[in-house]
Amino acid sequence: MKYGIIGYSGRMGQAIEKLFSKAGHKLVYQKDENSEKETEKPEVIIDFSLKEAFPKTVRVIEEKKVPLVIGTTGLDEDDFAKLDKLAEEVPVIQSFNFSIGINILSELIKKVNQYVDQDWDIEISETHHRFKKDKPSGTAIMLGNLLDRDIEMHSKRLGSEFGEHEVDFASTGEVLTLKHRAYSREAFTRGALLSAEAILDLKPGFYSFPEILNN
Ligand SMILES: NC(=O)C1=CN([C@@H]2O[C@H](COP(=O)(O)OP(=O)(O)OC[C@H]3O[C@@H](n4cnc5c(N)ncnc54)[C@H](OP(=O)(O)O)[C@@H]3O)[C@@H](O)[C@H]2O)C=CC1
Ligand SMILES: O=C(O)C1=N[C@H](C(=O)O)C[C@H](O)C1
Repeated sequence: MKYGIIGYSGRMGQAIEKLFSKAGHKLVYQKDENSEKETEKPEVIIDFSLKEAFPKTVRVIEEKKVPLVIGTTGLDEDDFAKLDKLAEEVPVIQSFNFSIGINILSELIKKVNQYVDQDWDIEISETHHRFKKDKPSGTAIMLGNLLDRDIEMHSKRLGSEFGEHEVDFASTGEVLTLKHRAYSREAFTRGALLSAEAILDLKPGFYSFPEILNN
């Protein structure tokens, strides 16, 4: 496939290029904060950039009318409304976490939540590398949204941690902990690759990563 990356020079952009080229795909479009290069029209664009870049991403997709896989975090309700609008024209796959493990964790959280009553405390902790700008992580927000109450979140930014998320369910006398840790960015780029390959067969619409995984 011919693909483009928004956030090309970033940590995720570089990891995506590495995996996609290993899979035989051709990079034809790349965009960073102050640069843009196109050699051919892409069939799909992958966006792992920053919230500040989002208005530009919307413009690029509107102009090119190509499918979008987006993993950028920090997006708010207005941004999601814009993604919904784009999805009327092209397929859009969005997730704050493209790893398989976090999507399994999501199912486990929903299950555990069925067994605990309001007497149980639930808190989410996440740790990421020192360069990560948003806090709490998109994943922590996504996991918190699976629960039926406001959740206390704790964030650490240190070293080169790729991404660790922990959910504690505690009552007086016991604690149940669910935890996921990414060993490398490949945890996320594999899901992005799966999504980019799948999106070519999709009709316009907004799709979550679990919808892609379960098909
Ligand atoms: N959903 C998921 O599974 C995952 C999501 N993420 C998310 O991916 C995003 C990128 O992470 P990471 O690669 O570590 O971040 P980096 O800071 O390493 O890279 C950010 C990239 O975005 C570009 N950028 C910044 N501002 C703009 C702008 N205004 N217009 C266009 N491009 C811009 C930067 O360009 P320049 O170099 O020119 O500044 C750079 O290429 C984050 O939102 C992160 O949370 C990360 C991992 C997994
Ligand atoms: O910035 C990162 O690195 C990551 N960001 C995502 C998030 O905010 O949840 C996903 C992953 O944890 C890595």
